[in-house]
Amino acid sequence: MPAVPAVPAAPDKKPGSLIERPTDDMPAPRSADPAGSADAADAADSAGPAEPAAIGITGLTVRYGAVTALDSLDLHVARGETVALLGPSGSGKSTALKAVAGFLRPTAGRVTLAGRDVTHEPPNKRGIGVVVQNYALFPHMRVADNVAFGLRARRVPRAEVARQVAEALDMVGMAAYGRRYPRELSGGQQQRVAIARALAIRPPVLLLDEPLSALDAALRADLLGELQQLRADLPDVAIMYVTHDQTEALALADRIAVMRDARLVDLDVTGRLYRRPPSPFTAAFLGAANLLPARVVSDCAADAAGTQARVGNLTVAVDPSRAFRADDDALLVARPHTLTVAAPDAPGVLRARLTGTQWRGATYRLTCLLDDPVGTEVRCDVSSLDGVPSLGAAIGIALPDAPCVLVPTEAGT
Ligand SMILES: Nc1ncnc2c1ncn2[C@@H]1O[C@H](COP(=O)(O)OP(=O)(O)OP(=O)(O)O)[C@@H](O)[C@H]1O
Repeated sequence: MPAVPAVPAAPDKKPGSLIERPTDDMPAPRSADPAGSADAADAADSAGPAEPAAIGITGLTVRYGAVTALDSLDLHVARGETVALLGPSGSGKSTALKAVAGFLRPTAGRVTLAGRDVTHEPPNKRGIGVVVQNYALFPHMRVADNVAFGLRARRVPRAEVARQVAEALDMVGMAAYGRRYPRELSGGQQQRVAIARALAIRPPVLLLDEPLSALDAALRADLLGELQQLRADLPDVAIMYVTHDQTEALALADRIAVMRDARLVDLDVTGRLYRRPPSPFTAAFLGAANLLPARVVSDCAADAAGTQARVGNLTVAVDPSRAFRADDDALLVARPHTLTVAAPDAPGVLRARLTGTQWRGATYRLTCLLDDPVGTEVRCDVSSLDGVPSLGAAIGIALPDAPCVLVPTEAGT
């Protein structure tokens, strides 16, 4: 049985625009480049006094008996901003999205949309567009009727419905498919229709829950590109995008909220979170970084230049993500593609032993064990096997020129 799509109340429409603006008092913060600036983060962190957040989540908690599915989530999404909720299975991402959509009632906390408290409103009063992973189209309705569903429910005049349906289908490249039934479409096409249906009601807020996960890899990549285009076409829409796939989060999100065990663990602008992860969990989850055991040489402040740590057989310059004391245990964040291979006796390299190689097409993944007391595993991606010794042989691993980020150990977070 397909889920019932969100049917909006009748908000003020802005003629000629696909999207309603909650308020025009202040331009929405939006970074042109998610990989980019801290400025965007600072702008996005506060929606500003003149404009309440498009999505406001405060202390949101959802419990099922003894299971806490979501624990005190605080998150604000500005108009025009995309925030990805990223985390492993069971971390509470979908629960957060369902609570914002109104599909479940939180145990505690508040949800506001453009400042309006909707915590106790049913889904069809919230005016939100929702897309879930398995399309959830009505099988007995043609594509155009599926897309028109929310508009008809809000009694939009017939001619206007036709125009808005055509516009929404056009946005997702499905203008020619209005008379088909969902069963006559591929999975990717069905998901495009589901997106058109969510957009047809011109929502100021769009919630996407793993919208690409039911598609095969090639289609996923295509549709990801189309979502990026759609994002650009909808500059005023606030988007919450639930995914466990870091590629989607990196490609689409202005900011990423990393979830773990029902809690928000880290939240920052996409580029900064990737480059300077504050915790070992985020470093490993976002970019599959190696976490090399390190010991801080002397007291240092966060970001302090000149900080050093001992790693394996080396003492290296590091970029501390927070203040550390001398002799603190910490972890050095080293992404596999930033490491290079050298002779084991070359100066300034980590000594290790090669234990595996795996051809991945564009790169080879080398697995090595560091010459340290615990034999830490290090993954290293190289473009060729030139200079790589045979399995079991000693190998040198060179760190990147720029200091690697130093994060606390799990125990220290
Ligand atoms: N109806 C329910 N009854 C009991 N527990 C639930 C219910 N729905 C979710 N949970 C539990 O709440 C936790 C969070 O679930 P949620 O679906 O939000 O995770 P998720 O991060 O979206 O995972 P996935 O990526 O697998 O969808 C999980 O431990 C899950 O088992």
